Amino acid sequence: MKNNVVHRTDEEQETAVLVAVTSQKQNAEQTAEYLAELAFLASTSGVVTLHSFTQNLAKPDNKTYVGKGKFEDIMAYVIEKDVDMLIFDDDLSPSQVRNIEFNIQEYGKEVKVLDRSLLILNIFALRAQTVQARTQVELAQYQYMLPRLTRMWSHLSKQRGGVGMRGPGEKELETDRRIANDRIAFLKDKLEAIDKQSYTQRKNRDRMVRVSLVGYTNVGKSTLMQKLAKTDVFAENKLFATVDSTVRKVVWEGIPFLLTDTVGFIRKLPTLLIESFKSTLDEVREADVLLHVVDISHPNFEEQIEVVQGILNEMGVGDKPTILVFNKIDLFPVEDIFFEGSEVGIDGEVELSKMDRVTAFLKRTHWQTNTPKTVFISAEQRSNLAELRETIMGQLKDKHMQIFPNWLEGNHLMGHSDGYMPEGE
Ligand SMILES: Nc1nc2c(ncn2[C@@H]2O[C@H](COP(=O)(O)OP(=O)(O)OP(=O)(O)O)[C@@H](O)[C@H]2O)c(=O)[nH]1
Ligand SMILES: [Mg+2]
Repeated sequence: MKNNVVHRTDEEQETAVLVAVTSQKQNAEQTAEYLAELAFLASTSGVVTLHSFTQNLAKPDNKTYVGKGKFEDIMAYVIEKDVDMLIFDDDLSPSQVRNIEFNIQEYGKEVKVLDRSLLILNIFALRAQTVQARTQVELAQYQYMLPRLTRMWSHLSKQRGGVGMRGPGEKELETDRRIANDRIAFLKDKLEAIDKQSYTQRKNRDRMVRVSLVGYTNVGKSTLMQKLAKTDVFAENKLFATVDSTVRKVVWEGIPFLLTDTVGFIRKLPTLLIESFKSTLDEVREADVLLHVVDISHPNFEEQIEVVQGILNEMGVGDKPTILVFNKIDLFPVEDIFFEGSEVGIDGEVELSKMDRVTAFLKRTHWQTNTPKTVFISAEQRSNLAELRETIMGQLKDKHMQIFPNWLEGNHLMGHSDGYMPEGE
């Protein structure tokens, strides 16, 4: 179902300029990569990126993120092209937002100021389908907004009557803060009630092995879920296609298990979002096995693995049994492959398929490890899914035996005394 995607004509589409800083912590190459991701985030929320500006600084400026001269260049462009918003690649502090907005006012043009977190929050708000996800996003939005209201309030109270300043007065802002705080309290209560309900639901489900798909956004988790569980799950080439988690019961070789698709992770994921999505992420926390899906065609996939591993560690699940699933091998550049051995079969005729060659190559690289177990697949082309399935089965059987120690005996009665199970579903 793609009905939650906003389609607009070019004329109606909002436009943006992106701003990033190359610093001691972030080299030019990284900045370029982050900007590409930021532009992808912008387009996911229906915004067209016209240009990006970067500045080399020891670290982002405390007051205005970039220096004065750079800011003037940016604004000259914004005025010329009638740009709707500035999107900053790093999170802006409340005072940076305030200073930047104050500077913009001198140009007499309405320009929205966003940072990476706010953009991600907007996308989540657009995508959230269930009451739980919507509540979680709204809570994160209010929590993001609150300190900005507070600082702005203290700033405005000093600045009142200043030229061109048209903000709410002291009273109104106090009221706003009170409303925001009330709403936060209400949303927290609501989430707690939903949590209780879903906890009970989870407890009432049959005790089954739980397998959870995790990974960076857009790596192909939902696509793989579709192929493994033969279900229709919303997948598309946009960031955060999945915000709610989806659970499906799958039965393989007589073993039932629950397969969960989850929200994708991203670098600089707002902590507020991780916190408010705690209960969605409980699916991951309660999983017996994780399938960590990686997009091997992405230029930065190794960094993405680290980002995901970092978030999993933060969640306290970094040491769960994990299968590393390298996806999209169909996009792996075959011309880069030095192919040892024969491409020709014993009969001198059969050529190995492109996918077999890529797989053979990848299995000789350092990415091939046994702990965690590694599989190279293409979910879309269904390549090596049998091998993945076998690897998952290995873990499944172990876990299933822990839950149902008499399982093999039961099987024995059914005539499979050696624990061997016939192929097929
Ligand atoms: N070429 C290629 N594309 C793939 C493969 N698997 C998935 N894709 C594409 O990658 C894009 C993202 O796939 P999704 O399944 O939505 O990815 P996801 O990890 O669920 O993404 P989020 O829910 O946004 O975190 C889609 O355009 C898929 O068609 C693959 O094996 N090969
Ligand atoms: Mg998805």
